[in-house]
Amino acid sequence: MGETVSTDHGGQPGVERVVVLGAGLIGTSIALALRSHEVDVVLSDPDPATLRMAVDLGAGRPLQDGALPVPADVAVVAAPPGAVPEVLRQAQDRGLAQVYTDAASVKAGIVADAERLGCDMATYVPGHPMGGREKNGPGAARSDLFLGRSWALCPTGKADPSAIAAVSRIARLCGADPRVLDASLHDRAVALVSHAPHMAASAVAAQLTGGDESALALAGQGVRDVTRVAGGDPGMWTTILSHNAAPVARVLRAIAEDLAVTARSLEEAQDPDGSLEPLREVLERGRTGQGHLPGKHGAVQRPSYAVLPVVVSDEPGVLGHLFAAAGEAGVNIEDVRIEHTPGLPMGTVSLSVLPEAEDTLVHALSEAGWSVHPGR
Ligand SMILES: NC(=O)c1ccc[n+]([C@@H]2O[C@H](COP(=O)([O-])OP(=O)(O)OC[C@H]3O[C@@H](n4cnc5c(N)ncnc54)[C@H](O)[C@@H]3O)[C@@H](O)[C@H]2O)c1
Ligand SMILES: O=C(O)C(=O)C[C@]1(C(=O)O)C=C[C@@H](O)C=C1
Repeated sequence: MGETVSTDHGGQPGVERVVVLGAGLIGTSIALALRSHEVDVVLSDPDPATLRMAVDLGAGRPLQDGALPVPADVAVVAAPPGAVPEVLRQAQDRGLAQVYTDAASVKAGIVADAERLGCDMATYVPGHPMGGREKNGPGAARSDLFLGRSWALCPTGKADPSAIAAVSRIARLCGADPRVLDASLHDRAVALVSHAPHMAASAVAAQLTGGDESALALAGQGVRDVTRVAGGDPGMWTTILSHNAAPVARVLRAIAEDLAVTARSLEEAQDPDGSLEPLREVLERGRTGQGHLPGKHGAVQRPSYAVLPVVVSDEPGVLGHLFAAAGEAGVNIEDVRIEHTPGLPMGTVSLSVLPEAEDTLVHALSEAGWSVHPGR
């Protein structure tokens, strides 16, 4: 193994060709990030329309006849968690790569299944990039999805060190920080920081189905922040949560207990011996816990864009005109967010641009009569 992994400048394991099996959100995002470093990426997906879109996005070239004349440096299995062990086994049988990894959100069960299926654990380094979105498919992919994020690696004791080095290199090329930890430890950690929070967000969002139009019209950014991830695919998340059942259930029980204490505190607040202290204690602990999250103090290295809010009327074609005006000013829109409060004829389009382009855009849009609000 040691001799078969090529090296790049500085003795780092080189990664020149990568196969990505599963060209959805994560597979295509990894592929786009690798393409931006000139890595030759070969893609496959059982869904031809998905594969075509990923190829059209520039994420790589399609795998022909399920085989490569020369094994790639690394194969990344970016399929749904339940499919990973079987896809890995087939890829190893076909000799697609020298080293294999996956991106599944759960690890211990997948590692056990891979061992049971007789996968070669020396060349397999289970992985989990801690970046994602609440959308699926290649259309939602972004090359910067993993910038500044952790990327968990959970090799078994049988993994070859050069395989771990090659998969770490993939994580770094995607702008992430590889962290090696045991699969069970990983699953307990993500139960706390990803899986239980996802379920809690879904439970909050589920309450919104009972909200009438006048209540929903008042929705601001708070509820959107708290529920964003609830937009994820229920099928995928059922698989993820069921593969990490006991650790997630433990965290959810603790959250439920805090919520029950809070509700009781509110219900009994008017009683002579009632107290808001239990509620306050949860709020205090919540604020402390939120402050414990890393990245808050500038550790994340995403490019910082200037965000320019533009108030627009809610009518057909308005976005096209706005983008055309930015284009005429020679300004590239890096990202865009649209806030539209139901029932109101106006909305806010927040244009993200490179900081050095902000003044040009403000000037051009103001001159053209757009309602621009820099610094808001
Ligand atoms: N969505 C996230 O935020 C996120 C973040 C990190 C990791 N992950 C993990 O990444 C993996 C992919 O998730 P996604 O969000 O990209 O989902 P997705 O639905 O966007 O993509 C999954 C792709 O896998 C393909 N696929 C299905 N069966 C396959 C098979 N047998 N072989 C090859 N491809 C197959 C599907 O056609 C689809 O294109 C999952 O294991 C998930 O747990 C997801
Ligand atoms: O940011 C999001 O939308 C995500 O859901 C990303 C997120 C997370 O919980 O952080 C979700 C699941 C993945 O397995 C990894 C990352």
